[in-house]
Amino acid sequence: MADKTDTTSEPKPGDASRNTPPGPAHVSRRRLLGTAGAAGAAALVAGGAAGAAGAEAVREGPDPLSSVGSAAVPFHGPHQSGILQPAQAHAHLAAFDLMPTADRKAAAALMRRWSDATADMMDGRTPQGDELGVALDAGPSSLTITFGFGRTFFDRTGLAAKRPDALEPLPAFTADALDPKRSEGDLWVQIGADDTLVTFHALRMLQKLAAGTARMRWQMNGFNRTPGATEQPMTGRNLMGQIDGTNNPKQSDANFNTRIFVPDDRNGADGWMAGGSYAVVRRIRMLLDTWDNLSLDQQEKVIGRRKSDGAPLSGGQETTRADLNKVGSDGALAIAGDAHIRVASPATNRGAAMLRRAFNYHDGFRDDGAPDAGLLFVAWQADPLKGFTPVQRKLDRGDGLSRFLRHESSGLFAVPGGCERGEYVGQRLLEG
Ligand SMILES: C=CC1=C(C)c2cc3[nH]c(cc4nc(cc5[nH]c(cc1n2)c(C)c5CCC(=O)O)C(CCC(=O)O)=C4C)c(C)c3C=C
Ligand SMILES: [Fe+2]
Repeated sequence: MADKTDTTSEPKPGDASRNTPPGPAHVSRRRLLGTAGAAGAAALVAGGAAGAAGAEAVREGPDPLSSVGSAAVPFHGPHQSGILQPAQAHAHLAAFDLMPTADRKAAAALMRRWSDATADMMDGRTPQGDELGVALDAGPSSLTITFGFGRTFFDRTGLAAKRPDALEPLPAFTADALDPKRSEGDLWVQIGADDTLVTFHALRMLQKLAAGTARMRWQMNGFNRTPGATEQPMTGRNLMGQIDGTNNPKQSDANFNTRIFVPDDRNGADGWMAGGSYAVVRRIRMLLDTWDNLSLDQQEKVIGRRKSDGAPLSGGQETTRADLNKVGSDGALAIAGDAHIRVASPATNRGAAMLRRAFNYHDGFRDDGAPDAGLLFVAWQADPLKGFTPVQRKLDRGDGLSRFLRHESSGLFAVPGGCERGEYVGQRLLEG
């Protein structure tokens, strides 16, 4: 089984950190071929039956799960999973609305059922009553499931007095073309894993467990690069081809926790949010045909970073701090006045910062033939008024990238802290 303590460590480029190899219980045939290399494989083929028998001789049972399948993230802890772990290869984002008959007690029972099943699935166990069989052969595959409460949840459950001020609706932005049917919701669920059947299975389980209490309001599918697809671990790319996620706050930053998580000493109505975080979820369609018409030079100017390796246009490599004051030999700013990284930078937003943990999406093609594709943007912060909102206000006015984007749906959710064994997510709100 994977070393579970590894999985909440700092997201590293390429997500290698979550894939701890399984213990060497035995050498499988698949592994033997994989490590033997081309020459070894050729020898096995040339050896015919003898070679194959040689490989089989070391087999003592079925092939073990690969490192991808066996990697597991702990369910219990101070924060919910799916915030600090590197974004997985596959995701479902979904919102549920409580049925008119569902009260606070029914909502609490649902959170208990969801939490118990999540703890099982994240550990690779079959949840009670699960006869779906969809993910039977797979391990947990770094499954994380994150639960949040939308603004309307508090009215429906008689908990309006405990609704945090931070859940005030986001302001309208000029780039918004929001579809209310795919926005907001009473309950939000983020499911991520490195195997598609594992994410689908988790979604089906949650949907079944919600029967009679909550109905799905909207659902979106996202993806990132498959772990191990690149020669070196690296930061992922989005569908515009840019390396995306480089300048995220780091867990080693002194102010990381206070920027991303609600402090433990919070008193008052939202004391139940200690250890929690606020998720801003935006479906942002990319106008890819228009974008693709730009030259490489123009594309890099819009972002302020090189496309090939993500280095800032002020020089250096991907991890070099961008020098926003640098002027080139032509007298122009190296990073343009409307470059995305200048307008979004904490340095130009009085320190406003958020942890971006996004997934790409592609939902086929629109009537005009353009791809229906873009980013399921998920931003985490202790307070949206100190994170997403001021930054998006600024991007809305002066970001060169916004000409190529349409914000199509939006949600703001209070994501409570994690729970300990025997507890369920949201218990402090629902029973406090
Ligand atoms: C309101 C916040 C942000 C939205 C919305 C947003 C959308 C968005 N961004 C990209 C691509 C890139 N963003 C990059 C950096 C970056 N973006 C934001 C915020 C929002 N982006 C911040 C705070 C930063 C970091 C700025 C800095 O301090 O340097 C980058 C560069 C690489 C990186 O640091 O991640 C890219 C590329 C897209 C495509 C997009 C909407 C679809
Ligand atoms: Fe961005």
